[in-house]
Amino acid sequence: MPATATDPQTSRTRSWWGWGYTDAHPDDAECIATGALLPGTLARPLPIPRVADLPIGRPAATPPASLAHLVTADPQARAAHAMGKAYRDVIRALRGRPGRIPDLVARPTRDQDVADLLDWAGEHGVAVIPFGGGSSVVGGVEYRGEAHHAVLSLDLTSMGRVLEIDTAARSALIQAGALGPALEAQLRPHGLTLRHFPQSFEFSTLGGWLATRAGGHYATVHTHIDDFVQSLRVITPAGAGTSWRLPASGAGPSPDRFFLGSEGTLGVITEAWMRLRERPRHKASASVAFADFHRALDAVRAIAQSDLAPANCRLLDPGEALLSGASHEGSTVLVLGFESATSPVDARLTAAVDLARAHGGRGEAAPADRDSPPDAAVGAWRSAFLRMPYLRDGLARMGAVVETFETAATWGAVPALIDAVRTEVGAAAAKATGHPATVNCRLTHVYPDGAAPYFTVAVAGRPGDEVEIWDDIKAVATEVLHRHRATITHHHAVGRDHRPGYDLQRPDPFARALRAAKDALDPHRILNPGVLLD
Ligand SMILES: Cc1cc2nc3c(=O)[nH]c(=O)nc-3n(C[C@H](O)[C@H](O)[C@H](O)COP(=O)(O)OP(=O)(O)OC[C@H]3O[C@@H](n4cnc5c(N)ncnc54)[C@H](O)[C@@H]3O)c2cc1C
Repeated sequence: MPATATDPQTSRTRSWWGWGYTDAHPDDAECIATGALLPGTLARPLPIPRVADLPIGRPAATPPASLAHLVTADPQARAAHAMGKAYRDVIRALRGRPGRIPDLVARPTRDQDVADLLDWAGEHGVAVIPFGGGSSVVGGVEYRGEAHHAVLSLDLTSMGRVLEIDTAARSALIQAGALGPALEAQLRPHGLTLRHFPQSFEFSTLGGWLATRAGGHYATVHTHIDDFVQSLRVITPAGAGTSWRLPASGAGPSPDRFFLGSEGTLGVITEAWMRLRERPRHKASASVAFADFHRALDAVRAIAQSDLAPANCRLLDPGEALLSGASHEGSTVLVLGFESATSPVDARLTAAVDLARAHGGRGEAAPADRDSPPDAAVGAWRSAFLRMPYLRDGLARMGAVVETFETAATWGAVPALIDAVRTEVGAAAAKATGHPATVNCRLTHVYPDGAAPYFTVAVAGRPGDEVEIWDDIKAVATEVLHRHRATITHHHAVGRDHRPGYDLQRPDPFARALRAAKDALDPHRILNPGVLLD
C-alpha cells in the first residue's frame, strides 16, 4: 500500500519528525526571531532531518499473505510511526537518533482486521503499538523494550467514520481513528458537535483521546473526554466486547472507565458511542488583568466554585501572557469564555468578570453574541495556542530546551506548588544548561476543589545534550509534584515517560489488579509493553 505522510483529508504533507504540516513550519528567520525572546544565545537552526539518513533496517517480521494488504514496511511510514511529538522526540529526530523504528505499520479498515493482526502478533511475539494521531507527549507510541523481536505500529486512522447518529439520544457511533477535524466535519451537517478540542485537535484521534483520557476545550465541568462516553467497543487479544449504551448505570465498576486511560495496553478501542451537543449559538469572552498572581488564583477559585461554568477559564501568568500575545502590560491575565446552544451567556460573563474584579482584577465584560469578534487578548491567546507547537520545534532546532508539563492539585496545595515548580524547576534548568531559564504557568482547567496548572520551561540548551538535560529537569519536576501531592499528569497521560510518577501515585492493590487485568486480556504481553506496567 502506498504510504506517504500526505493527509488524505487536506492533501497537505504531515511532518514525520515534528509538529503538524510541513508547509506551516517556521522558517529559519522565524526560528531566530522567536529565539531572541529567550535569554541566552541559541545555535543556528539544525537542518530539517531526512528519513534517508535514519538507521532503518529490513523489517524483522513478515505478515502472512492474508494480512499483507493492510501492512507496509515503507521507510517514510515507519519513521513517522517511531515516536510521538514530545520535545524529546523532536530532538531525537533532529539528531538522527529516533527510538526503535517499528518494523511494520498496519492500517486496518475494520474490526476483523484488528483482531486478525492481534492474533498474528500474539502467535509470533510481535509487539503491537496502537497509534492514533501519534501526538503522544509521554513516549506512548514508541517501543523501548528488548523482549520482542519485531514491532508493529497499528495505525487506526483508516477507521475514521461517523457510522450512525441517534438524534433522540443526541449521540453518535464514531470509529476510533477519526482525527478531530474530520470527526467534527461529519457531525456539522447535523448541527451537532462533540466539542472536544485539545490543543492537538488537528492531529489526534477519538481513540487516542479515549485511550489517554484527554483534556479538551472545556475549562470547567466537562473537562475530559470521559464525560462524553456512552459506550466503547474494544478488541483485546483475548476477545472483543462492547459495553451497553446507557445514559448512566450503577452496575458495578464501569467497563468504560476500565478501558478509558488504558493507553493501548489492554485492548484496541475501535469505536465509541459519544454524547454530543448542539453547536453553540451564543458566545461571549473577556479578559481580566491582575497585578498579583496569587489574588488571581483566588478569583479563579471563586469562579470555579460559583455555578457560572465558563467554557474557557485560563489563567496566564505574566510570562505566559507575554508569549501568547495576551499581555496586559506585564500583568497576569484571566481569559474567560462562555457558550451555549440555547440561551444568551452575557449575564454569566458579566457575573464572572464581577467576581474577578472583586479579587483585584481589571476588565470589562463587553456585550457579545455569536457574531462579535472575541476579546482581543482572547483572540491573540487562541492564535498563539495553535502556533506554539510549531515554534517549539523551531526553537528545538536551535538547541533550546522548550517543553511543557501539567498537573492538578487541590486548591490548598496550588499556590505553594506553583511557587515551588517555578523556583526549583527553574533552578534545575539553569544549573543543567548554565543559562537563565524561564518557567511560565497557566491554569488550563479549574474545578470547585482544585486546579490544573500547566508549565512551560524554556532555556537555551547545550546542543547535543538536550534530551539528557530535559530528563534531568523533568526528574526534578516529578519530585516537586510528588512532594506536593500533585498528579503526575492531568491530561497528557502516563506513557513511558511518566511511569516513575504514576508508580508513586497509584495504590498498590490497584497496581496488582491492573497487572492481573493485563494478564487476562493480553496473555502474550504484546500490547504497548512498558506503558502503565512493566
Ligand atoms: C502540541 C500538543 C498539544 C497537546 N495538547 C493536548 C491537550 O490539549 N489535551 C490533551 O489531553 N492532550 C494533549 N496533547 C497530548 C496528545 O495529543 C493526547 O494524549 C491525545 O489524546 C493523543 O491522541 P492521538 O490520537 O494522537 O494518540 P496517540 O498519540 O497515537 O496515542 C496515545 C496513546 O493512546 C494509545 N492509543 C491510540 N489510539 C488507540 C486506540 N484506538 N485504542 C487503544 N489505544 C490507543 C497509544 O498506544 C498511546 O499509548 C498534546 C500533544 C501535543 C504534541
